[in-house]
Order: sequence, then C-alpha cells, then structure tokens
Amino acid sequence: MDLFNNDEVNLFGQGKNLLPFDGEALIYPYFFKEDVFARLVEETPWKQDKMKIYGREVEFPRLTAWYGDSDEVYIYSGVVNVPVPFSSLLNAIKQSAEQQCGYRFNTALLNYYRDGNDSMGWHSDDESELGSNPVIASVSFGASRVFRFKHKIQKDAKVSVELHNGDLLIMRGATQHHWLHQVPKTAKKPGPRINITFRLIG
Ligand SMILES: O=C(O)CCC(=O)C(=O)O
Ligand SMILES: [Fe+2]
Repeated sequence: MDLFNNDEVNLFGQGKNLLPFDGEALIYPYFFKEDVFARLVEETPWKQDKMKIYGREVEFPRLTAWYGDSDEVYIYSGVVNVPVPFSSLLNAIKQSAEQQCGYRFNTALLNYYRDGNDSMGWHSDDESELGSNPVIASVSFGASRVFRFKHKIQKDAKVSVELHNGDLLIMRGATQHHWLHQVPKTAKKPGPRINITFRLIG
C-alpha cells in the first residue's frame, strides 16, 4: 500500500545519529507524509494501565495499546500486555518503517499523550524478550513533544530532540544498554500526541 508516498525514503540516507557515542538513534524528520493522527485516535482500543507503587494503584500518565502478530504476551513496566492483531493502517506504517530500517517487527506499542501532563519516565527498552541490541522504530503523530536521552554512567551526556508529526526515530546498536530516554511533562500546553514503537520480540 502506497499510503505514505515515501519516494524520499533514501533522501535522508542513513539518518542523522543523535547520540555522540555508545549507540545509534537515527532521526528521519517528517518521514511519514500522511496525517493519520485522527484515524489512530479513533481506531485504537486505548487502555488506561495502572501500576502498583508501594501497594497503591497509580494510573499511567498516558493511554496505551499493544499490537502484535503473535499471541505472545509481553510484560512492559510490570503490565502484562495481550496484543491485538495489526490493523491495516498500522501494518502500512510498520511496512514503511521496516523498509527504512531493513529490519522486521512483530509488535507495536502505542502511547497516547493526551496533553502536557502525560509523559513517559526515564527507562531503557531492555526487556529480555527484545534481545541484546534491539532495533526499535519510533514513529510520532500529532503534537510535537521533547524526547530526551541521558547516558547511564556519564551524567553530563544528554541529548534532547523535538519529535514532530511524522518523524521516524530508529534506536539500535548498544543504545538501550547505555542510554535512558523519556518524554517529559511540559507546561507548554501541547496538543495530543501518539507515539508508536515497533519492536521484534520472541
Ligand atoms: O513517546 C515516545 O516518543 C517514546 C515512547 C517510548 O519510549 C516507549 O514506548 O518505550
Ligand atoms: Fe522507550
């Protein structure tokens, strides 16, 4: 399906590596041309996950959905996720990302940041199901939000980038071993944003 009209796929070549060392985070600005934000909001079976902190239930500061083409269960931030099958829209996005990465994915985690109070805390995507040096393709739609990296050991090594509607970010190599990433809360009153991370598990 030529949904995204990505004739320029190779214009950006390898993409620019945002990380100075210990990993690769390749950015492809405005990779996806089609504005699918509203469709994704509508079509996705959003869930409000909760986590237990010191015995107290706390809602995640975002909504989530988990897609996969196996019925493999994936544990993320202590939450057991049973995937729903890929929609045709998600399949089309996945295929474009796969083409650019030269890599295959079988799952997608969707995060819906409704406003500036929604966020994602510092973490690495280093679950064992992902293997040792996972390739993760992150695609953003809707409002722009800041996305930050910080090195686990070298505390002064930090990278900040604004992810826009249609941006593709590929994390690969040793990135998850050495770097944490986050989407901080902001008082700037951004509109809603959806991020999709494609992963290969199992
Ligand atoms: O929303 C983003 O840009 C990042 C999402 C993320 O880090 C994740 O799903 O693991
Ligand atoms: Fe992540």
